[in-house]
Parts: sequence; structure tokens; C-alpha cells
Amino acid sequence: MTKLAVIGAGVMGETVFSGLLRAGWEATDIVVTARRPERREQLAERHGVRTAAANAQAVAGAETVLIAVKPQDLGTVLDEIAPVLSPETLVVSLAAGVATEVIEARLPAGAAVVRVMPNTAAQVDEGMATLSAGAHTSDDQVEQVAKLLSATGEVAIVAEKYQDAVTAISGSGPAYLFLLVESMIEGGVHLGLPRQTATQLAVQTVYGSAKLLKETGDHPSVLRERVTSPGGTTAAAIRVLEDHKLRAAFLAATEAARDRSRDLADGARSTSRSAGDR
Ligand SMILES: NC(=O)C1=CN([C@@H]2O[C@H](COP(=O)(O)OP(=O)(O)OC[C@H]3O[C@@H](n4cnc5c(N)ncnc54)[C@H](OP(=O)(O)O)[C@@H]3O)[C@@H](O)[C@H]2O)C=CC1
Ligand SMILES: O=C(O)[C@@H]1CCC=N1
Repeated sequence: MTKLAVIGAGVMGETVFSGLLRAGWEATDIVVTARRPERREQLAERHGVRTAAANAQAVAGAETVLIAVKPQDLGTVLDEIAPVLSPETLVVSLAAGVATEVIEARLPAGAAVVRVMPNTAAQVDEGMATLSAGAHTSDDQVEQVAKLLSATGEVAIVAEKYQDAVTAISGSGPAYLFLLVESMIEGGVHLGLPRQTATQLAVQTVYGSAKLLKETGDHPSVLRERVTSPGGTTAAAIRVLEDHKLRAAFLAATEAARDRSRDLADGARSTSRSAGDR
């Protein structure tokens, strides 16, 4: 029997199931769908998993279905799998913005749905994933998904009303940090450092600082104060960052991500069939 069917093996789908394989899952327990034959071949070769072109075929008889297509493609996928979904199958959606009630409305009545917001740090087993239960999901099923995702990093159960804000912080968050690292590297190059040296300095500084935050549990403002010698270099740099309204930029950016997450739900509501059609 298929323990897990992964629908849509792009960045996030592959990230999650490859984490499960590293954690000891058997490749034969997983079936992955991909539309393009070359992608199916690549996934089978890389991970040894079974692959399928047809979503309905992969879902039939699966214990858990993990849907990792873009929010805009979710409605089509739900319509494809709804007719073959067994009442025992647990549906896990990674789609940003799409509420469990929207997903439930396109599935057979009583379907158990869990909404998850993971992030790409799961590629190195240091992910942050939050999950929220739908209306027909038991505590045991929530625990089952939490256990599954804990193979890829930290897991938190959150009220669904927080998922759009979560998306703005931990879902999109890796990209903000990569942008920051890119900017630090460019800063170093601007000051005349060789690019390779600037990259090593920026990457290790971010890695070490993240470890310091996590291992000490100290508030970031405390750690920042320890770096900021009176009248020194850090104070000079932070003055410039404050002049350029770094904090305000982050507040505005996370609001924009939260709002975009809310908008993405529309794609899953408005494709071929609406809840009222059934
Ligand atoms: N990337 C990230 O950091 C995060 C993403 N997410 C969520 O994960 C989901 C996937 O995002 P991401 O991995 O970045 O996107 P990708 O575009 O990398 O992956 C989406 C995959 O879905 C496939 N697909 C689309 N339609 C179908 C279909 N009908 N049947 C089967 N497969 C299909 C695409 O195939 P094809 O290549 O043929 O188009 C593609 O491989 C989104 O809903 C996103 O909100 C959540 C948290 C973080
Ligand atoms: O950018 C996106 O829409 C997805 C969701 C969170 C991270 N990536």
C-alpha cells in the first residue's frame, strides 16, 4: 500500500519527501506524480520512488496525500482526486493561502484535511513547518502529520487564522535572508574584498549568528547590543540601516506577503468547479 502520494514534485514536494527518505522512510512507500516524463525519470533515478503521471492513479489507496502544487493549480488537482479519494485518506496541502474549508469544499464530504506551511530549509532537515487542522481532522491525524514533518525540522501547530502571517515570516523568510546575504556579499565586494572571501564571510556570519540566537535563546536586541561597541563600526552601520528604514521595510514586506497569501486562495476557488456545483 502507498503510505504517501505526493502530488506535484516541484521544489517543495521534493523537499518534503526527500526529507522523509533521509529519515528512514522506504522509497517503495512513496509515489510521486509529475506531469513531465523527464521529471518523473529524474525523480525515480534520484530517489528510487515510484512515479505516476496521473494524480488519480497515485491517490487511489494512499494513506496520505501531500499536495504540493501552486495555489493556482490546486483546484484542478482537487477536482481530479476527489472522485477516487477514500474516506480514510488524509489530505495535506502545502499551498500558501488556501484555507482548509476551500479544500474541503472540493473534496467528498467529511474529508480530513491538514494545511501546512513549510519552508525550504527542510532540504537540510532544519525546516520550520506549521500545521492547522481542517473541520474533519482528528487529533491523531494532526499528530500523524506533525510526526511526518518533524523528519524535516521543527513543527508547530497553529490556529489556521495565523497561516497567512506564518507564510510571511517562515514560509517566505528564507528568501529574505538570502537577499540579506547577497547584499552583504555585494557590500564586501564594493569594499574591495574578493567575491569568494566576501561570500565565506557573509555565509558563516549568518550561520554563526543563527546558531547563537538558537543556542543562547537570547533576544536578538541583546545579541545586537553585544556587537555594538559605543562609538564603533556597528553603531555607524546600524545608524545607516535605520536611516534607510530597514524595520519599516520588513513590516511593509511581511504585510505584502501576508496579503498576497490571502489573494492566492482565489485561484483555488475559481477554477473549473465551485463548491456549489456539487
Ligand atoms: N517554495 C517554497 O519555498 C514554498 C512553497 N510552498 C507551497 O508549495 C507549493 C509548491 O510550490 P513550489 O514547490 O515552490 O512550486 P513549483 O512550481 O516548484 O512546484 C509545483 C509543481 O507542481 C507541479 N504541478 C502543477 N500542476 C500539476 C498537476 N495538475 N499535476 C501534477 N503536478 C502538477 C508542477 O509541475 P510542472 O513542472 O510540470 O509545472 C511543479 O513541479 C505551493 O502551493 C506553495 O505555496 C509552501 C512553502 C514554501
Ligand atoms: O512564494 C510563495 O508563494 C511560496 C509560499 C511561501 C514561500 N514560497
